[in-house]
Amino acid sequence: MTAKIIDGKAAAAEVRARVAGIAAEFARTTGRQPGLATVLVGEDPASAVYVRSKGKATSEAGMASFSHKLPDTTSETELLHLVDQLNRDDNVDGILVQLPLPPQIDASRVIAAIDPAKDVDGFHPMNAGRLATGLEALVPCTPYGCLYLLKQELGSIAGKEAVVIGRSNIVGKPMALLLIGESATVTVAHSRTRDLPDVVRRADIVVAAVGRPEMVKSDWIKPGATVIDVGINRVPTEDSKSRLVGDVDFAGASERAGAITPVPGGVGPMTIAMLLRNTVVAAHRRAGLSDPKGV
Ligand SMILES: Nc1nc(=O)c2c([nH]1)NC[C@@H]1CN(c3ccc(C(=O)N[C@@H](CCC(=O)O)C(=O)O)cc3)C=[N+]21
Ligand SMILES: [Mg+2]
Repeated sequence: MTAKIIDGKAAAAEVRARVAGIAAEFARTTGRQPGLATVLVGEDPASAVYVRSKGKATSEAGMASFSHKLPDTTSETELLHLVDQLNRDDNVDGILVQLPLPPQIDASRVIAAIDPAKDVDGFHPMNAGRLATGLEALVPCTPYGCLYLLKQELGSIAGKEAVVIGRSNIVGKPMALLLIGESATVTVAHSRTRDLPDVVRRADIVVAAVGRPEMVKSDWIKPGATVIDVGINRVPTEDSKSRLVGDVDFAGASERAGAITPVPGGVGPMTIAMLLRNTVVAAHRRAGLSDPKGV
């Protein structure tokens, strides 16, 4: 079987176009654009690229983009001060503090300081708890983007066997909760899981989020399964350049899967689209409007 390649870039473009329509309507109704503030601490070039593309996508969707760059010597107190300012700023609906942060800053304290109503990453314990208990929440962008692609591909997920590889607070745990919410049968595998290949072989749906290049092998994939690859790993090539690979052996797995996301062009673009989606949703909730339809 040759898998269908799931086009995350195209799906993300559709979401972004709908978000742009919602943002325009919000601006007409309230007299201001939805606003996203990004905070980048330090000079990590990959982080700088991501933050820049988030800012560009924000402006393209007709939203206000406030970007803050702080030196890598910034203290936790200074960063908390900026978060506090952004929490109080009525033109800011969403706050994204780019991770990872330098070692002198405790990321969990910074995340906890963000107003949960503006926590468009969905990382605040309040949003994590709300997602876990089935209350209205802001949902982490990457797993929400994965769920969007799965529903687009499969329609209903109810009753399917889903295996999530990875148990991070950012992807694995919220992904499992979203799949449970869709009535899948969910297994969360991780570094201590026994016989991972056999666990993955049960799966109708595989979500790989471990951060190890091409760890998931083709003979682990049940024929016809849907494979969502969250990994974005930069690996060196022979000509001393580099290329991006996922957590799945794409060449092999795409001979067995029913459908599979590529890297790049799969989950990554959906993460940014869902960040914009969360920002318009946060703007509506903060303005006392009902949630926008269709995103
Ligand atoms: N507070 C916070 N929230 C985040 O959401 C967050 C973060 N910190 N830190 C870093 C990670 C990483 N991340 C990506 C987003 C988009 C792509 C993306 O669009 N990737 C493209 C291109 C990749 C490339 O060419 O480098 C693709 O996969 O096709 C990748 C990675 C968000 N992150
Ligand atoms: Mg792990």
